Amino acid sequence: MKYKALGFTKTETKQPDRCEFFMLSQDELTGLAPAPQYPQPVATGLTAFGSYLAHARPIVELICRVLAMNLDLPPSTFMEKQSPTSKSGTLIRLIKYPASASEVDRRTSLVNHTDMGTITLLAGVLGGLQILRPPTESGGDEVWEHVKSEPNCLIVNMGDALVQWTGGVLRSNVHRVTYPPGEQAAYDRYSVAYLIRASSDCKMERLQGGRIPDKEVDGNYEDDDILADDWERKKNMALISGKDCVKSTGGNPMRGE
Ligand SMILES: O=C(O)CCC(=O)C(=O)O
Ligand SMILES: [Fe+2]
Repeated sequence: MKYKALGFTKTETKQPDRCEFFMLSQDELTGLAPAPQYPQPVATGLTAFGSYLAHARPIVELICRVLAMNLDLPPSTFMEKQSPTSKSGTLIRLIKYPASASEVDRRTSLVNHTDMGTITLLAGVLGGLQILRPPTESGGDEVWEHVKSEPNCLIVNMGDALVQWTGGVLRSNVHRVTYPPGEQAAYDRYSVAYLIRASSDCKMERLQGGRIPDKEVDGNYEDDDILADDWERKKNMALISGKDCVKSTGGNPMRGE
């Protein structure tokens, strides 16, 4: 388990972020890794997190099966790469964004990023999450657009691992969190993000078959020889060092399109 204090990372204006979070490792929650000493608020909710995982996994599985089937791949293709019984960096992030009561607090709370893993499930009540719409084909600008929370609904993000495995057919969208719109800005914002990562020893090589474009055709062999753990480390380092800037990747045509 890890904790990120308020203001530890920077936003696009180099100001401190406006969120704090606990990161609960799935491996630690399920016993694949030794359980840490949880702080009291987390310790008292441990059974709820077990139950959350039990409810969330079938949702992730359904999404992954549908994605694979639409790519003419065996339905279990993505699930085999992120089995909950193998070690991974999968985590539940419990996030608190303080209320944006004053004008100076009305700014980015969590900097723009793409999620690194496969699928993310987001649960929350207040607004503030925004996605960056890609430029239109006619040359229109990129625009930040609010994503509205709906009762009984989760928000689903696709992450960079799905882009990598599908040779850029699936897309990981750039998103950020800003202050909630209207009167909601006066309230603390809480969200729960379930960030699924590939199994640590899973190959990040592009898949073959189905509607996945052939590597030989586009000549892109990037990261073919890397395992998930090292791939995530490499991406993190590139971001921290400023070598890589956040961009939405994917959205390429499927094979035969
Ligand atoms: O709090 C949210 O709505 C988004 C959180 C998020 O993007 C993340 O944890 O990666
Ligand atoms: Fe995210």
